[in-house]
Amino acid sequence: MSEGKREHPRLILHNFLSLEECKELEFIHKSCSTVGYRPNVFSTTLSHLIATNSPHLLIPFVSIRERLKEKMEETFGCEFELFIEFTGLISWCRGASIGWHSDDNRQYLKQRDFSAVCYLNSYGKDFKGGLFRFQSGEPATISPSAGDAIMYTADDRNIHSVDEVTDGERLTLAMWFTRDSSHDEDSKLVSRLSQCASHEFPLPLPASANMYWFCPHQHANGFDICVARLHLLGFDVHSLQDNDRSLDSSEQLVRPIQLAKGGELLTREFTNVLHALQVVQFYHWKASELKTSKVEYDTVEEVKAISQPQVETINALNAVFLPDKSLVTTIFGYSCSTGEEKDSLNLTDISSAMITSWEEYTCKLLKELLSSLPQWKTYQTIHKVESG
Ligand SMILES: O=C(O)CCC(=O)C(=O)O
Ligand SMILES: [Fe+2]
Repeated sequence: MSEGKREHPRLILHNFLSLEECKELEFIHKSCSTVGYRPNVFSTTLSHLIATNSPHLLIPFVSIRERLKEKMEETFGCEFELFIEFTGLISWCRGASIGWHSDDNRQYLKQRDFSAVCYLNSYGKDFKGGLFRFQSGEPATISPSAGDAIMYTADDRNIHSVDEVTDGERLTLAMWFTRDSSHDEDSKLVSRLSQCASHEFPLPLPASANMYWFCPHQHANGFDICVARLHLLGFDVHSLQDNDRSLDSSEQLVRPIQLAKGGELLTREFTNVLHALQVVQFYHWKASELKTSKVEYDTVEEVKAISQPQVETINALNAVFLPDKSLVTTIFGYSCSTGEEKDSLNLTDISSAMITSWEEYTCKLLKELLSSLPQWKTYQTIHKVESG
């Protein structure tokens, strides 16, 4: 290593992830995230995916984690020494930032030896602000670009910051690595998976409502991030329990719901809001592919005009879960693309063919999870298991 590299051990990798990998992780984050640990930050951890009955969504992380760990060990000369301490998808929305710090700067973070951040979307194209800066050494500034990754030591040789995001949603995969086996994330995840992974089709199960409730500092109104993400793609939620007055409004989202858009209602019922969100985000991810493959839609039975009482139910739900729609656009929206996203998906597209495609994707991941789990248990690590 040259003198400069020894003082500030770090590595920048361009196109470490493929754009398809970035899109898949974005789909997972936009369907599963919760409010995060800092203002205007949202996160999806692997243990949260397990806890909300979506353990199959760990599969897209497996080879990425493995590649990052190998690259980290090779770069910093610590082959076979590292354990992954934490893996999470983090999004930084308008107003989010972090000042100068090293990643091991708290007593409870001392086990962290190395950090990796993979950028899943791009500065300028998807968000503004959010540049990453190292306090000293080269490169000094990193402009996030989808697929790029940075690796650095978690100590004070790599003090860094993130500029405030001023528009859009900046998305990353953040990972920390440790030499201390007692902080190994894999063994904890494997033991949770052993308790919960089943052969049943995994329908998402929402966590407690407060984990989805975003309330900006000093702001009276907040919103539910699942309803908000549906709203950003132009969908409203219709509850099927509006006659049951005994229900607390927060319970409406964990029971069957329908989706509405532009004066029409999809008759299909989703088990809960997370189920609807996962299907809609899947479609958003796959929209171009599915449209070009010209699936024949059987929409006659599936979409009906909205009735007045249904409009009232939708408005009542919005009053509780999205009292300030402009706040949603402020936090999650990107002014350079406003409107486009909303118009890109039709209600009729969320039809049988599309839902079948989401179910096939889910089943494929579940199958891979179930066939990998015995080996994961044996070795207490999450790694790629060749099938067949
Ligand atoms: O997102 C980034 O670029 C870095 C985030 C960071 O510094 C942190 O979470 O500690
Ligand atoms: Fe950091």
